[in-house]
Amino acid sequence: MQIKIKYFDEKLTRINKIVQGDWLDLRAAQTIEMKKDEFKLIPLGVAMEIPEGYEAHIVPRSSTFKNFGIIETNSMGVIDESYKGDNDQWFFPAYALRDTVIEFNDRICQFRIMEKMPTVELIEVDHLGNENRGGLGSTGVK
Ligand SMILES: O=c1ccn([C@H]2C[C@H](O)[C@@H](COP(=O)(O)OP(=O)(O)OP(=O)(O)O)O2)c(=O)[nH]1
Repeated sequence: MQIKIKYFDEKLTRINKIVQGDWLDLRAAQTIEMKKDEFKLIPLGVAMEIPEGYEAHIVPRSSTFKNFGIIETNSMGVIDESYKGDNDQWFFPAYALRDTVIEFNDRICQFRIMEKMPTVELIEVDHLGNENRGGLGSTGVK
């Protein structure tokens, strides 16, 4: 499968190591300084044409909080198939839990493509007709 990618900065390191099944790392396309409790959209310096029927999911790298003290405010970014224009640059919405600096080209997150879910029809009913499973934590901890 091929994905068209446009880079917004010629100095940004290209994504070249593609191993089947591995998520692909993305880099900050600007040096970003953040104060504790600040929110910023970090540009990732790329736009892509995701293949038809797919979307992309972005999550932080596991080491991102340890390295930079930031979390992804939407927990997981969803890149819609339609987000494929020349100016549709991907971004990482970041919240800083301490003063921090993310340098240009730092690898801060990773993505993969996923098949879009099928078209669903929601059918309203009064009863689902199934046993209740029990709520949050009802299966205990052991
Ligand atoms: O972490 C993210 C999340 C989204 N996007 C881009 C791709 C996505 O297709 C677009 C819109 O995202 P979403 O639909 O989640 O945002 P919204 O808040 O619902 O806004 P919109 O009105 O644009 O749909 O923004 C990113 O670059 N990074």
